[in-house]
Amino acid sequence: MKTSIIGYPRVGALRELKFASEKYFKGILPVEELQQTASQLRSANWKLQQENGVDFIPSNDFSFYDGLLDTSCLLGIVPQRYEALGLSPLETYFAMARGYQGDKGDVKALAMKKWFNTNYHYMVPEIDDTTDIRLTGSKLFDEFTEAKQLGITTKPVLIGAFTLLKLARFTGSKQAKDCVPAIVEAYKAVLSQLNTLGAAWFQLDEPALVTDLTVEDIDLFTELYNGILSAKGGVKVVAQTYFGDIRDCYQALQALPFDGIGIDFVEGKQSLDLVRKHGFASEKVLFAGVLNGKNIWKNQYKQTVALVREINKHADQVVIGTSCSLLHVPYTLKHETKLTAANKQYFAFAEEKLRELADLKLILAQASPEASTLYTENEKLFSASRLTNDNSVQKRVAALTDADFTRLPVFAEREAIQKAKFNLPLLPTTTIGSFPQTAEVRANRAAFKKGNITEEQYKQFNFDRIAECIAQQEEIGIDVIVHGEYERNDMVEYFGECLDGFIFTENAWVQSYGTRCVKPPVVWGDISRSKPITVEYSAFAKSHTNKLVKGMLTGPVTILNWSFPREDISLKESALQIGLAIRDEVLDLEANGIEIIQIDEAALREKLPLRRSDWQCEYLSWAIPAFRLVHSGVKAETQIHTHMCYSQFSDIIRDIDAMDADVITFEASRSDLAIIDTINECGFRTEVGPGVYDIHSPRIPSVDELKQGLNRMLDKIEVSKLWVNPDCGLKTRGVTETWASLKNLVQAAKEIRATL
Ligand SMILES: CN1c2c(nc(N)[nH]c2=O)NC[C@@H]1CNc1ccc(C(=O)N[C@@H](CCC(=O)N[C@@H](CCC(=O)N[C@@H](CCC(=O)O)C(=O)O)C(=O)O)C(=O)O)cc1
Ligand SMILES: N[C@@H](CCS)C(=O)O
Ligand SMILES: [Zn+2]
Repeated sequence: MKTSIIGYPRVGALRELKFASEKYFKGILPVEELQQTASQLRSANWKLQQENGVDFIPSNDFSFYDGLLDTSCLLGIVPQRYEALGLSPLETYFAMARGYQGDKGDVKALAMKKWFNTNYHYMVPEIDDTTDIRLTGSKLFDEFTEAKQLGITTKPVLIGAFTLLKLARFTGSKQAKDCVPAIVEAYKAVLSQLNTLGAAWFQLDEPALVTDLTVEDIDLFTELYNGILSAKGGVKVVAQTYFGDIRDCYQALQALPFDGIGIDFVEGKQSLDLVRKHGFASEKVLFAGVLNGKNIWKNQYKQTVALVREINKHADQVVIGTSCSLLHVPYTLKHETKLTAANKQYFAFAEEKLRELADLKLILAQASPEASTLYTENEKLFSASRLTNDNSVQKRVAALTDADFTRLPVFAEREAIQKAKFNLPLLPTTTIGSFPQTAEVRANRAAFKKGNITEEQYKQFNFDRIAECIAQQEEIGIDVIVHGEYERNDMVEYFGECLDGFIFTENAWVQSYGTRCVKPPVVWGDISRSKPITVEYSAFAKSHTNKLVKGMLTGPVTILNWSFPREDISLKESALQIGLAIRDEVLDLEANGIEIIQIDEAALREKLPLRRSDWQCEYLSWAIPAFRLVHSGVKAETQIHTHMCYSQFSDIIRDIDAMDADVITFEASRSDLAIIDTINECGFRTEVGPGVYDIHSPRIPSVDELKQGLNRMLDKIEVSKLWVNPDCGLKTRGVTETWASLKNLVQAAKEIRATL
């Protein structure tokens, strides 16, 4: 049995690419050295896979920023405004990724969106009527050749034509179907060149196939591939799907002349049934995703062997592999010096997953797999208890009743009480919580972690920053003040570190977008809070101002979605446990005089199932109550805010209202305020703060521009319900632009107030 990898992480085990890229952006690393770092990382990845006996090793899974952006650049999908800068190809690429401000012009970055149900973000391809789609780049071929020169024949990988068109933004009159002829020709040209280079296999990633498809979608897919596959020549083509099953197009895929189909048997609930029911074409290879590509837990060989046996009954040629690219897991356990051996023995990051695939290959080659030592050792691990239980937590969850999920009095009554108590002006101004995490703020934390400064010194530094931040918020006239979140490395990792039941790593970084990475904590056992987490920072902030201070927490769904979850209990159970822990924190903040508390649910939509039919039963039915549990115990006069970003909200707007927060702030400026229409149409009762400017850019919005945005909002939203705030937290922004932008925001709110 052969093994295949769909894609491998690329930031480097110690984030070498991130550091090199950021130095290059600052102009302190020559491009040649950046390229050299990239080349070393690629070569290390290929060699590691080779050493682990991987038969289908991917190339072109490397990216300086994002794989979909690479695909756009390969196929000439580069909007004119970037071409017009007259930069080098790599500089143009980074201008599309990050925006450009310099001698050659001033352009914003392409839009960025969440990659399916992951915490990875892609750059949205932008196609207008002048876009000349054709093969213009060479990265795919260069990296194939680079690996070949190392003696490794790889399987080049590219995002497929269907997924590319489904995720693209069409800014002119052309739609996806109008682009079919050009796209087909471009992919045919890719195949022709791969033939010339002697590639044996070519992987086209088509994750969009696991979403709900219409008849038109399937027609589009079929039309695209009838065209593209006519140029296969000697190259075998695999349509690689992941993140779910392909129930809507299983037979369409079988009917097309693909040489292989990649199917996810981990997240694909119906994958096995589809294969059982319809069989699998004997001339095609089934690339079976049987090893979880998203989790960090060791594979249970017993289950996987049984699964592969079952798949083998229905397909003649099976290759086993990961369920998706390993991009979504950290590199290796090798650099984890603080995890105990007892913890580590349960984990498999990317490198360890390669070992697991090699084990499975060996085990499956045995006449009686169950007798092999690799198999029995693995069984021994899984039959022992991990000792993760905390009975008091479990009892607390079991004792929850409907009343614990219901805040009283009802929204309208609370709203009146809070308006009378707070006496805020119309269009109150606030921010989302974090202020710039400057090099000094991070260096202070790094010094504390390394033991170079005491806890007292560490905290004092943060208290000083809070005091400064409050003074500046007061000076520019922000109505509801925050402390700035200086004590947090990340809005989720921080809470993971402060709660019992989580464990955390030193180097288990996962790329979130571009050079930005996150280090998700691991849910190890039952979760509880042994002591207050944020109270001293919020109380300190309150003691420094007469203005209202907003306490700042992360909600249970986001903590869970941005952690590596347990798999021995349900997500619902973990969410309720976290919900109870955060509820205790909410009540402590309230008891310490914090009258407004924001509970961020930035990632609420992230794990919404990709298929609409699963939304309620599998997710929203527990995710929304988990949030309600957190705040149902507060007094009527305590105002609960929540915040969401990076998401589409329209299709779950009623569920968002049902979270029963008093105020919600969310990302809106990049989606051209589309959400406002939805709010207007659906009778949304929660007060709202749609972001009036994009915090992902260093650009300073002018007062006029902000007023225009606010006036557009006022056309659709009652003035008594509208808050004024940026899109999201300011942690990635520079100090100067932050205060300049906020000053303009306050000025815009004041000028509009004066006209009301
Ligand atoms: C809102 N977003 C978030 C997502 N997921 C999360 N888990 N958290 C989020 O906030 N998903 C959607 C978006 C994605 N957005 C971002 C935005 C910004 C980052 C980011 O800045 N990441 C940082 C790492 C953050 C962090 O943990 N920093 C540590 C420092 C770690 C470090 O690099 N230390 C250095 C030494 C530092 C020094 O000496 O100054 C070292 O170890 O070498 C901290 O603050 O303590 C990044 O750099 O990528 C991510 C997602
Ligand atoms: N309170 C967080 C939310 C980010 S989504 C912040 O301001 O960074
Ligand atoms: Zn946000």
